[in-house]
Formats: sequence, C-alpha cells, structure tokens
Amino acid sequence: MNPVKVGICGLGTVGGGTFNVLQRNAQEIARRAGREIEVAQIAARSINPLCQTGSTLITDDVFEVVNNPDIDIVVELIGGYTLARDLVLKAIENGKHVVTANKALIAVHGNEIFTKAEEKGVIVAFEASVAGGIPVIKTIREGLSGNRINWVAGIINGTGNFILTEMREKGRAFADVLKEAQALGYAEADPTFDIEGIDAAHKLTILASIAFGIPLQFEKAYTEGITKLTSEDVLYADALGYRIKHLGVAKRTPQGIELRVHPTLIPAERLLANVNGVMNAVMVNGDAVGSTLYYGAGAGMEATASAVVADIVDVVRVMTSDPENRVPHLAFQPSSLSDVAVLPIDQCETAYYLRIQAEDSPGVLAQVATILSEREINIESIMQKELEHMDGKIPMILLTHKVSEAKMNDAITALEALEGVEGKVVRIRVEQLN
Ligand SMILES: NC(=O)C1=CN([C@@H]2O[C@H](COP(=O)(O)OP(=O)(O)OC[C@H]3O[C@@H](n4cnc5c(N)ncnc54)[C@H](O)[C@@H]3O)[C@@H](O)[C@H]2O)C=CC1
Ligand SMILES: N[C@@H](CC=O)C(=O)O
Ligand code: NA
Repeated sequence: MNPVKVGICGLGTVGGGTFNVLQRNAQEIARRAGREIEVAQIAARSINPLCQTGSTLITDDVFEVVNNPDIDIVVELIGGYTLARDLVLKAIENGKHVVTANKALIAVHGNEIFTKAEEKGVIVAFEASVAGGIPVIKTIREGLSGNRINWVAGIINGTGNFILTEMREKGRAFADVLKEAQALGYAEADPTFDIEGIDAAHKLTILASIAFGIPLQFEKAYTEGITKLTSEDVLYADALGYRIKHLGVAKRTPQGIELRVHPTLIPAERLLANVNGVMNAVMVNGDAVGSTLYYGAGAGMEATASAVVADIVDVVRVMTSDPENRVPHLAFQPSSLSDVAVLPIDQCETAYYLRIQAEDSPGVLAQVATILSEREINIESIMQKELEHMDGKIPMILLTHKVSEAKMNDAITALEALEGVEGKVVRIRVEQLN
C-alpha cells in the first residue's frame, strides 16, 4: 500500500519534534498504523535547529500544503487564531484530515471547525492541545465514556508550573524563569498567555466540553494568572500545609458548570500539589471510576510530538472508516451536546485563603470575625505568624469554609473598609481535591 502523505505546517518546537519522531520511529509507527507515513511537504518560515528535515520539500506558504492534492493529513503547528483557522478550514474544505496542537484555535473556533469537519466527513484531532504529551483527551473521550464526569482539575500550563516551582524551590525571580521557559520552547509565542492563565483557560475550555458534552465556550471561562502571586503567600501556604498551584477547574454543580482558572491552595500531601517543573497533571472524577490522575510533560519538543504523532496514527487507522462510526470530536454526538449553563465566577463556590494586613489588636480580629459571620462565612483557621524578613508586620491569615464568590467579594469590600485594615486583602481560592 502507498504511504499516507502528511503535510506539516510549522516546524518550530512542536513541528520539529513531530518531524523527528516520525523519522526516528518510522518502523514502529508503520507497524502500529498499518501504513507507512511519509512527510511529503512542510511549510514553515523558520526551522527549529534540532530538526533534521533532509530533502523534504519546504515552502513558506502554508496554503501550498493545504492545496496539495497529494496530501492526506495536514498537521497545523504554526499556532495563533487567524492563519491557523484559515488553513484548517481550507484543509477541511479540501477533504483533508487535520491534526493540530493549537488549543487557542480549538477553544475559540472549535465549534465552527468541528461542524465543518463533520459536514465533510473528516477528522480534526487535537490531543497535543491539552497537557502536551499526556493523552488526556483520548482518556476522557474514550477511556471514561461510561462515566458521568463530576469534575476535572489540572495543572495544565507547563510554563506557569515551571515558574512557580523554580521560584518556590530555588528562590529565583519570575522574569528570569520565564526567560528560561521561553528558551526551552515551553512558552507560547506571546508568553502572557501562559502567565495570565489564558493558555490554561483554552485547555480547560476543551476539557470541559469533552467531559460534560457542552459546546466550547472559552469566553465564559474565568481566568486569573500567576503574576500577582507573592513569595509571602507561597510561604504562608507552606506553613498552613498547602502548596499554591495554578489550576484549571471544571466542575458540575446543580446550578451549572464552574469553569475557572486561578492560583489555588492544595493540601501539600495531594499528588497534584507535588507536580513540579514543566510537568502537568489532570485529575478527572467520574461517578463510576472515582478520582483518576494523569501525569506527564505538558510542553516541550518531543513530549508534545508524542501526542501529535499518536493523533496521526489514529487518523491513519480510521480514515477509511464510516465517519458516523468515529469517536465524536467533542466526545458526545454533535446533536447531543447540552446547553447547561456555564456559571459566572460570582456564582462559583470555593473555600478561601485570605491575607489581611491588620493592626495587631483584638478589636480588629473581632471586627473581621463579625464581617465574615454576618455573611455566613465560616472560618476554618486563623494564623498570625511572623515569617523571616517580615519586619514585624504580621498579617492575619484566614482559611474559610466554602462560600460563593459573590459573598466573599462583599466580605472583602467590608474588610478593606475597616480602619484597622491596611491596603488590599489578598484572596486565593482553596481546593481539597478529594
Ligand atoms: N511549545 C510547546 O511545548 C507546545 C506548543 N503547543 C502548540 O503548538 C503550536 C506550535 O507551537 P510551537 O512549536 O511552540 O511554536 P514555534 O514558534 O516554535 O513554531 C512555529 C512554527 O510555525 C511557523 N510559522 C509561524 N507563522 C507562519 C506563517 N505565517 N507561515 C509559515 N510558517 C509559519 C514558524 O516558522 C515555526 O516553524 C502552538 O499552537 C502552540 O500553542 C502545544 C503544546 C505544547
Ligand atoms: N505554553 C504551553 C505549551 C503547551 O501547551 C505550556 O507552557 O503549557
Ligand atoms: Na494531550
């Protein structure tokens, strides 16, 4: 049988890794796919120096690949929303299958792309778009298809986790670690996507869709990054027996679906709290299986290529099958997606860590306690402990029980208005993950 012809658009970190893995493991991959896979054409403006492209045909025009009648599968690895969308839609129109690592594209334009793909009977595979090399999309979509999924919570940005780990363990400066993450190829073209939580929100949007059977709704995700975290809070969290991780949480509640990305205190003994560096981990809780955890490299050249190549193999295995019998793009049959509401953040409920810079007098503590109890916010614990280098200014650290964000916002406004409270109250959400 003739080889399946693949055209790769983008030959940077992920494209370069994909090319190398396809060459190095060509025989193993062909034994698995049942056909040889040939990279017949590449479009790229720059080539990762670690990629050995040899004599493969290279152009800088992605549409040459997309319109090349010999190509069966287009692999989109250029990133971004605009050109990537145009080229993917054109590839679909031309009847080609698509593999992409582009979470921004899927989270924002996925509904349109999958509708077009279903009309044309082609596959758009996107395993590398969430948690890099961890096959978490396949796991939720296929391995957990017997479950009603209750929640998904994960560390899904490698750059952010790398930064938090290096800052906590080695005391390194934020900007310095970010530069290293960029040099290692982990960061997005615009690294504010990583540090402001946008990349994690793209990925969480995708996870929520395949977990709950809802359309992609990136615009409804609550997004908070790691740029406002201070070493003080990291140290207080440690002292309380917690770690701060940047988490994406998608949770089914009786009122609707919570979809939120933010720094989170997690009990230090949880496996997720011990996921460090560029590693990612996703916990999925299903009604039948209980809690499950998937761990691995969330970014990087070959780890991400592992997921891209697995998608190519999947496509090769099923490309001649009846489209009706394939695994649906968003796990649920397109006609069975549900319109259950995604909740605004003020209707979400979590426990909280609060750091209040208060005058050290019993009167202030009583006022703080009154403000919280008037809003039915129960205090789990209070700590007033001086850490090193704090010049005797000891904040009040509170852990609360679960409460709605709306009530907590109201309480924080009242706390900040107290005469004995200085400046802003720091609030970080807490998840027990059990
Ligand atoms: N770097 C990583 O670890 C991961 C990246 N991703 C996603 O993979 C995609 C690619 O990311 P990277 O490989 O890191 O990016 P990169 O910046 O290393 O590579 C991009 C490639 O696309 C080419 N390109 C960009 N615009 C082009 C244009 N207009 N015409 C022709 N070629 C063009 C560049 O020349 C380069 O070869 C993005 O969607 C990213 O979000 C997903 C998982 C992990
Ligand atoms: N920039 C992303 C790359 C993988 O998706 C990350 O750091 O996780
Ligand atoms: Na993945």
